[in-house]
Amino acid sequence: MITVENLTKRYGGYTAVDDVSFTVRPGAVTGFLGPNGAGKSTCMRIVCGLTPATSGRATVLDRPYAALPNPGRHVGVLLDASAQHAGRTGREVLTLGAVTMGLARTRVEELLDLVGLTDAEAGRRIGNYSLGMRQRLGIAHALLGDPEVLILDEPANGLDPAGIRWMRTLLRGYADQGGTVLLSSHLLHEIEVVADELLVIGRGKIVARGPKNELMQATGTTVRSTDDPAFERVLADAGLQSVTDGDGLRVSADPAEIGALAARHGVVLTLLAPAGSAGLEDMFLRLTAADAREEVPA
Ligand SMILES: Nc1ncnc2c1ncn2[C@@H]1O[C@H](COP(=O)(O)OP(=O)(O)OP(=O)(O)O)[C@@H](O)[C@H]1O
Repeated sequence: MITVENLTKRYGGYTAVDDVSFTVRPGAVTGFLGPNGAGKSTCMRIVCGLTPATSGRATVLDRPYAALPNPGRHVGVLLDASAQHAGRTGREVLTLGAVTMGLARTRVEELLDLVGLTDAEAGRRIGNYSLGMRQRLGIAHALLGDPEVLILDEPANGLDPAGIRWMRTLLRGYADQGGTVLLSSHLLHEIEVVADELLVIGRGKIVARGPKNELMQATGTTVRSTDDPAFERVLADAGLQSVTDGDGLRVSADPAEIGALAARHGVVLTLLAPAGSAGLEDMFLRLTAADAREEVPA
């Protein structure tokens, strides 16, 4: 469990994190989403005791991170895959971690195997690693002490599609066994497949949170008919707002209500489905628009 209470971080006159509170529960993957500069890394750094908060409190397993005995045995952290010493080999980094945490050295080979770093790669200096290899090494380092909690900042950065799928499977298995996962990304698609819970941050404030399925249901329905302009009028007469998107009309009502309306008016529907991902993406872009670098069309 991770608990954040009224966390604020100011850099001079700039408020990077603004009175943020949330909990991250065990047995689930919590996706921490927000555009560039929204405050995700700052929150995670505060949780891990690397950046002092201006005010508020963060605990992991009911204690401030710094108060955890042998923290690597409880919390696996990957904040910046490139932060490792470039002159060390991957195997050296993991061995150092294992020794510091009091683990058997065999754990190093287990983890190299788990993250798919070959013997030759493990013996190469990190300065010569690709970003994807650094992420794999970072994930291995986070998992080394068999922790109950994982805090991963943009771990999918630099991973190829097979690597991203591998990581999702790994996190799913970890959470299903009772682990707590806080996983950040600025890309909804990267997170929505694996996350059970979503936490959306914009301009340092939490702008949406909740179980992914509930948030998805709340984003409406996509519908297509043999005559969309006519059906749009039917919807408007029923007081339902609709917007045109690439797949048809997006309507803020559930599929059963829209289907019944179409049946009453003899409209032939060719598509009737929860807006799902597209709706969630719209919501994400809308809620964080003030923080985004690009303008979001209304
Ligand atoms: N040490 C610092 N000094 C001054 N400003 C900082 C510092 N660290 C972060 N910031 C600012 O705080 C804001 C939040 O940054 P943060 O790195 O937490 O965002 P993020 O959501 O992780 O973004 P990204 O997706 O780009 O990694 C940004 O405007 C950033 O410039």
